[in-house]
Amino acid sequence: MASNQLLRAIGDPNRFFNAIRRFFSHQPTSTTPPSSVESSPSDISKSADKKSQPVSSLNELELAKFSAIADTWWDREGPCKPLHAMNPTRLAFICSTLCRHFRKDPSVARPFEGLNIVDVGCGGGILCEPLVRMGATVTGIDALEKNVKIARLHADLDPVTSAIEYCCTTAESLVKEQKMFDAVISLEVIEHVEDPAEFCKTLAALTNPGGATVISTINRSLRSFAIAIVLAEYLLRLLPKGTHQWSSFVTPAELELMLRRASINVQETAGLVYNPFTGRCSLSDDISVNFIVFGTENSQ
Ligand SMILES: C[S@@+](CC[C@H](N)C(=O)[O-])C[C@H]1O[C@@H](n2cnc3c(N)ncnc32)[C@H](O)[C@@H]1O
Ligand SMILES: [Mg+2]
Repeated sequence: MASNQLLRAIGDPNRFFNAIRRFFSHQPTSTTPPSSVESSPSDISKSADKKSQPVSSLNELELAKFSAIADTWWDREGPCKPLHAMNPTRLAFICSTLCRHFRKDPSVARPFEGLNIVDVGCGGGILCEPLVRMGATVTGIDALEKNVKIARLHADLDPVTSAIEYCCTTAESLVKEQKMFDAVISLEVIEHVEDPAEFCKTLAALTNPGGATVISTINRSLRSFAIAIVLAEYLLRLLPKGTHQWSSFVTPAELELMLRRASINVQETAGLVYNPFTGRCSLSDDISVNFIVFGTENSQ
């Protein structure tokens, strides 16, 4: 009987992976958020207003996970450790691609001078701060008010970063306000939104004609299940259990197609290889786990 169930589960990767996840977490179902990432409804009620959005990117279950860890954004040894470790590497990719596209000199101190950039799902501002230091005019938005408050407090510690504009809102709300940017960046967010294809269209609508879009996320592969979920969440406990749903990951080909349908042509894709044992991250051709894409708006 048990072997029949196992065979049926192996025939369906999602069921197979959920069975393994339940084994590690001792959870009855995979859709219930584990207690380590649960949050009170009052935290979630402070997220950007869902009802006013025609096509909302908000997934309240996903937002609850971020609400639970909101105080830890700037703790480099906490749940955001991998994001801090990946930051210099993803910035190197952003710097080289944006400088090439906008004909900026990457060797100067403020290469992004004159560029208007939005960081969608900015969290505590880990990316916004270096972007503003590199000369960009930066808007950071996040669906959770807690995150925006923490980002604001941290940015105000320094006169340069205090120029960042933070707002608790969604990308779709910015579209309704007819806001547009030279570059639209959204790192490690798409795997947490309600509808990734709609989200790509929204990011494209925020991108100026001829502008650029940068997205990073996690591939839906066997390796990402082993590394980003089993190793990172259950064995090394770098992230709270249940942070990621393997079935919500998108492959590089799927992301490229969703962006193409939104008039964004992917020009460059790179792997972000994070070694959880050394804490080091590097750019690589290996896109089997974390990857980052740079695309350009081509509606003209
Ligand atoms: C993994 S964190 C990434 C934070 C930041 N982009 C970084 O990489 O340092 C995902 C963030 O996206 C936010 N988020 C999730 N869904 C969102 C949505 N639909 N609109 C805006 N922000 C969202 C969460 O609140 C959280 O701060
Ligand atoms: Mg994620």
